[in-house]
Amino acid sequence: MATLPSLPGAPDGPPLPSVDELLAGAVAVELPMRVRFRGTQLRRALLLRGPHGWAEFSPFPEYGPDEASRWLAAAIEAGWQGWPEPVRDTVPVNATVPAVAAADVPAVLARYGEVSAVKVKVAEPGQSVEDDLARVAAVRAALPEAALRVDANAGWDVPTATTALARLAEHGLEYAEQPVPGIAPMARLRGALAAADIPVRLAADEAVRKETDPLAVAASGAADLIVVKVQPLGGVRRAAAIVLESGLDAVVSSALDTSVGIAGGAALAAHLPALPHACGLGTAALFEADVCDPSWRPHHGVLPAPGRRAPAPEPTRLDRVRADEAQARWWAQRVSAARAVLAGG
Ligand SMILES: O=C(O)CCC(=O)C1=CC=C[C@@H](O)[C@@H]1C(=O)O
Ligand SMILES: [Mg+2]
Repeated sequence: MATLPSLPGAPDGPPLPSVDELLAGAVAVELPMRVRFRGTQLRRALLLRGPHGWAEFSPFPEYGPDEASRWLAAAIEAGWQGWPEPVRDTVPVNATVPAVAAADVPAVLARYGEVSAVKVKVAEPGQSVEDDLARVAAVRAALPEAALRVDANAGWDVPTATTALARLAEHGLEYAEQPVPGIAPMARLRGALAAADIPVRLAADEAVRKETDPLAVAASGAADLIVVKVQPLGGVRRAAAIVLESGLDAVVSSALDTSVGIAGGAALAAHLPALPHACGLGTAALFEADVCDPSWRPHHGVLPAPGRRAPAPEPTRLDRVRADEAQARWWAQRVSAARAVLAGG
């Protein structure tokens, strides 16, 4: 594996705060969502307060300590070190359309206002390619000029992806994100699309953030672009190094974070030397309530770059979404287990 910045706790990495330091000032929150996304209607997160500012630790509930340790590394960077310097003041973002019925598309788009790009979820369990086509057609009808991407979250196999993308391509696709699981099937699909003259580029998401080696997908030529997310990749510096090392164009996206974590995505997008695509960082618009005031959501299709630290939560908003004691204890155990992984080097 190429040399990436070391994680906190590694011999040559930044210092690793103690569990007590990490949890002093931590607040567990749960944000209600306007529409079901990633199978949930409630996003749970732990906000940490380090000497440098606020930080977010929000690995999804099913993630174990190994995977969560990279999310904790990202929080330690935000709260105990600070983000690297930005090279731009704003970052363009896409609207994200969950796997809603085609009739609901205009209402979802209305929450984003003006945008130049839209990402549409497809291949939702229990839905068909016809549902996907209807949803994408509704987006295209509403925004004839927008760059349109689809994200299948690895929900297809290679033959299904080939036929689905051939049909979806008629609406004009900028790229398809993680149509099939894993690196080898992505490579096979890329070959099948080229052989059949189907003009759809492939972006790797899960094949970057869930593989032991986040650069394997680039090295194997399985994708045209990579999707990078700050928490799953261990922080802004590490995600930026992955982008540079991969040699591919990158799309910075959210992990469905609160405004505190989204600001980390904006810090990465603002720090990268090149930003050729709109970022998937508009997801604060999917929450009914958020922790910051204003929430870190797009206006006129762009997000502000946050500078070197996250925005502080607003106390009244924080109180409204504060989770109960049992959840705070569950988060404390997860922090401790993830920290133990980092301490192991
Ligand atoms: O990229 C976007 O437009 C929004 C972010 C997004 O789609 C995701 C955020 C968090 C978890 C993932 O299931 C999902 C994704 O797969 O990219
Ligand atoms: Mg994705």
